[in-house]
Amino acid sequence: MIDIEVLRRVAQTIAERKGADPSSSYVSSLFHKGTDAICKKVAEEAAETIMASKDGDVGHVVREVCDLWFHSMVLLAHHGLTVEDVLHEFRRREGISGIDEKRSRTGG
Ligand SMILES: N=c1c2ncn([C@@H]3O[C@H](COP(=O)(O)OP(=O)(O)OP(=O)(O)O)[C@@H](O)[C@H]3O)c2ncn1[C@@H]1O[C@H](COP(=O)(O)O)[C@@H](O)[C@H]1O
Repeated sequence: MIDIEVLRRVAQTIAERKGADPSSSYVSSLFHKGTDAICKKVAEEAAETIMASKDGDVGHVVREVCDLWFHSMVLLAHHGLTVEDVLHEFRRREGISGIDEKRSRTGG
């Protein structure tokens, strides 16, 4: 099994790209373009993930979800957030049924 450390390493590389030359780094070029460009890539990759799912090609699904996670990590870094913040949120939610959580919000 591949360990989740790869996410931390990629997140570290993304963070280091903040001050890098946009002509030599794709991540730096996204930071340079700003919020709209980063959000556009996240939306594109989400749409491509949906299309891959409809294709039924599982390898394609994996590649598109990887693109989606990667661009979401760029978005997190753009907001000064990290993979750790998302992992903490997963930990907080762990074991809480989505049905119970919704009921606690809506009272239904
Ligand atoms: N994981 C990735 C990663 N996944 C996807 N991509 C790039 O994301 C881009 C967008 O993907 P698309 O499928 O939309 O391709 P496209 O149509 O050519 O994209 P656009 O022209 O619309 O931007 C492509 O250029 C991919 O190469 C990535 N670029 C970088 N990384 C990681 O980020 C690190 C830093 O990258 P640099 O900043 O480029 O050094 C790398 O070492 C990797 O670990």
